[in-house]
Amino acid sequence: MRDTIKISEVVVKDVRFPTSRSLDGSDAMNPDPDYSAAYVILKTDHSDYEGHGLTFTIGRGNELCVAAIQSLSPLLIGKTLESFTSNMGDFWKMITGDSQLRWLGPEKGVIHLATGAIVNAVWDLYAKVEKKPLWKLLADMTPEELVSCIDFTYITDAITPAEALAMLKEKADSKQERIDKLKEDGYPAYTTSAGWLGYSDDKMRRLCCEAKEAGFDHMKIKVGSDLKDDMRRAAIIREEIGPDLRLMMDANQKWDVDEAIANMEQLKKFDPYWIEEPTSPDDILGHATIARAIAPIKVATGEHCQNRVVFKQLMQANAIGICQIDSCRVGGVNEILAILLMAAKFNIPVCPHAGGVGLCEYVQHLSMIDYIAISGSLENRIIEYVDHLHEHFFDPVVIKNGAYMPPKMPGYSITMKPDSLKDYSFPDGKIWQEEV
Ligand SMILES: C[C@H](O)[C@@H](O)[C@@H](O)[C@H](O)C(=O)O
Ligand SMILES: [Mg+2]
Repeated sequence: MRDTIKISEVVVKDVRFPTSRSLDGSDAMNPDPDYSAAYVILKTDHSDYEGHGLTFTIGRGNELCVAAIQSLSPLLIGKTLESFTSNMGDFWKMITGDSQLRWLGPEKGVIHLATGAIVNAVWDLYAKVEKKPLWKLLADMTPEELVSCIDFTYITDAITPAEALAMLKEKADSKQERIDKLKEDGYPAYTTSAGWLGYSDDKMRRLCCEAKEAGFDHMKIKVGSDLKDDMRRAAIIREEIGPDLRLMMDANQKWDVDEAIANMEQLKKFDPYWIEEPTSPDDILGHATIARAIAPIKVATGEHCQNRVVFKQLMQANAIGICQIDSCRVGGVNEILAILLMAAKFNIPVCPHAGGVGLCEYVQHLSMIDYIAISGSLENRIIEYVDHLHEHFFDPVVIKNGAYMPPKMPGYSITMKPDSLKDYSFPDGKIWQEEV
């Protein structure tokens, strides 16, 4: 039996990377993101163990997430890890259900981004103490244990605990086969690195070639600026990647519903596999209208989908063909499990949103548990990959032949190097001081 581990302190840091200088990550809605993290460290009374987590923002306002994490911190301090892990579902309800903080959401916006950081830090600590990478910690849980991590409040009209249990039991006996396959071939990925909106045509062409050589057979470009420009860039990419590779498009919420339909009518000649975030992330019926009008092109969304309830409605309304979970937009691992189960029930492939800072490190675990224990399928499932900022992590993603290889180190792969935390700390870090 391991010792009891008590959370003694919650340290929160504002860390920002000046990615806007090179226009990495630029899109039609967000032309100059500075990839940032509201970063949390759970210190414990055991010097060997710390839990790390982050929530992702694109710069200004990161300080609001830091403050929200600080507001949630008293819910953790002085408690033992075991008091949480003995019933992870209750732990999650405790964090999201504080009788006064809940008013700030509920379960959306800054307070929910903060929840994502805190909840993920607890899972990171749990996995480190169990000496397993997070995906393996989850894979080793029984169906009953996995179900007990989930708050089914507001989603029982789509999936009940009993249904979830039956689904997980059906996959339980064959988990090891899928673990073996992941260790052999990895989990397929697609790249967005070539198609940022601010990149020049030449840079786009060069990055397309490099991505093809690295084994990627799916690529995503940004659209949603001027339609003529979108058409020109799509033509260039198609020319570079040829007719066989899959091309995805991402409008980052730029269009109204009718505009999305009209623009896709033009862009369909480049054979897009999906259009991502065609309109407001809150417009469920709008997504459904677009999906009906542009089929068989799929509608994808999720990076701004605030919680499991909105995902549920998108699925119930046949509004999405691809579910793009985001590891820290919703309330961390527990809520992700609920969304993965609903997606499996509605037979909608999950292709997580990644990139940013640390999102690739996070979501690989989530897609892997989806494959191992929940959907059991890789069909039409790919994880986003973006080639930025991995050097700041202790356990960065490993991509081989266009696929994510299963992480081996204990934890949730999100621990940043101390020098990175220091140098990029905002506004006092070396990098930000240099600019002034
Ligand atoms: C501002 C960001 O880079 C977004 O453009 C990015 O998250 C994007 O929507 C994506 O799908 O990767
Ligand atoms: Mg996107």
